Amino acid sequence: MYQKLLPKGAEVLVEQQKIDQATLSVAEQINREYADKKVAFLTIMNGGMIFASELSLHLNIDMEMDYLQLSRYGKSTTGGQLVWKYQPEIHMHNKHVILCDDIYDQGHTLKAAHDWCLLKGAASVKSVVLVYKKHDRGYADYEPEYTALKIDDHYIFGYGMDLEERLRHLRAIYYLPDA
Ligand SMILES: O=P(O)(O)OC[C@H]1O[C@H](OP(=O)(O)OP(=O)(O)O)[C@H](O)[C@@H]1O
Ligand SMILES: Nc1nc2[nH]cnc2c(=O)[nH]1
Repeated sequence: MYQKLLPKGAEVLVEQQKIDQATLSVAEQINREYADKKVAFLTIMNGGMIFASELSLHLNIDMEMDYLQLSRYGKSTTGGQLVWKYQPEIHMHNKHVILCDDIYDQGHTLKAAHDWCLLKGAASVKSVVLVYKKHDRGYADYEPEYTALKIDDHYIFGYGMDLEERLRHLRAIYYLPDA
């Protein structure tokens, strides 16, 4: 379907059906664990937008939705300085925050968001990611509590994730095997 958009050599890493199943499974865990809690569901933009939308449609919990924006990759495939682009004004006192992002790579983005929510008075902060990337490049001192999919160390795009800021809207997760 996306042949004219995809860069040469791009292949599907995770099909849409597998993403949907994994999203449903993680939603069921969250529904069980947050059944009696007041939740602030915060999407980390831009990458988290598609996964957060799909996941939230399966959530049957008492929650407000907002977003924050943090970036450390820009158009690059390697992470750099973390930049806050938007901090929400939502009140977090006595709320249980769920941070939702597309990918946990080295974990610096989620760790910064987690620490900031605690500083703002959240009762608890946990995070959910679509993809957890396995590698030996080193991780921040932080791990997401809920992970839908684990992948090997490829730079991936589609389903919210960019390739040079493009191709976020693809329905599957792609990669470039020769990159
Ligand atoms: O675990 P880390 O190594 O910190 O990387 C993960 C972060 O990288 C991407 O964001 P990016 O900085 O590319 O901004 P974007 O969401 O606007 O694409 C992604 O959406 C995660 O938020
Ligand atoms: N698009 C995209 N952003 C990332 N940020 C950290 N890892 C990745 C990745 O594999 N793809």
